[in-house]
Amino acid sequence: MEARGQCYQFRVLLLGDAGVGKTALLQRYVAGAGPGAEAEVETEPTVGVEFYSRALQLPAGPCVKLQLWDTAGQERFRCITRSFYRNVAGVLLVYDVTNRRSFEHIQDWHAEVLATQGPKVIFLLVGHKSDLQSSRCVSPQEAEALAASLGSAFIETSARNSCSVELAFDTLTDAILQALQRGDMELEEDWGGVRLIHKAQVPRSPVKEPQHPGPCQC
Ligand SMILES: Nc1nc2c(ncn2[C@@H]2O[C@H](COP(=O)(O)OP(=O)(O)OP(=O)(O)O)[C@@H](O)[C@H]2O)c(=O)[nH]1
Repeated sequence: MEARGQCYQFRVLLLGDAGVGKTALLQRYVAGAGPGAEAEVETEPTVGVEFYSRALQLPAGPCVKLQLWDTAGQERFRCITRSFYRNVAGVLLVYDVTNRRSFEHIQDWHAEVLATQGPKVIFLLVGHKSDLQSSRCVSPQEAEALAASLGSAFIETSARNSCSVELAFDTLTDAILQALQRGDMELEEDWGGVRLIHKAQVPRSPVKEPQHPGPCQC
């Protein structure tokens, strides 16, 4: 899988309505599980697209650098964010478990990406703000059914208490790797979703331990 001195780079996009918590989720993930990980994440509405990255050394696999693109959910930025759909290997489709409309819009976000990208992209459905149990208005069962219809996995997360944040990104990364191993996804010159880069270009970050899906204890 991994050429000597080289590392995979996967481009991943976060999509979803304004205010669902995409920036908070991403900032929590990029901060990692180290010191300060429990500190409150403060966000502002995203303008256009913002970029983050995190490197992973998977225990049983290659080194992967995730290039993470955070998009604005507001409609007025849509023509900018659309221009980023083409070059991604993975998309987190994020809704807020306390905001039913954001859940109902997931199919629109999914269709928009497919219309631009074709079938190559791997999706993960993310129900965010799982800490707000008392105001929940989307059940995990409904979301599971939607994920099945979209052919994706489903995970609930919270940036507030870090619940399943690492698991969400690990799951998407594994799914992209598996697609590469099966030959469903290929390295292509004119497509930047997956690239081989030199290890020297990868920032140092902690070795990640595998996480096992299971009920969230938050
Ligand atoms: N309770 C709770 N609130 C959250 C969580 N994640 C984000 N928020 C709050 O939700 C609001 C919106 O968060 P953002 O991360 O800016 O949302 P966004 O989806 O990036 O918004 P746009 O950039 O406008 O598309 C902020 O007030 C966050 O503090 C979470 O896990 N739990």
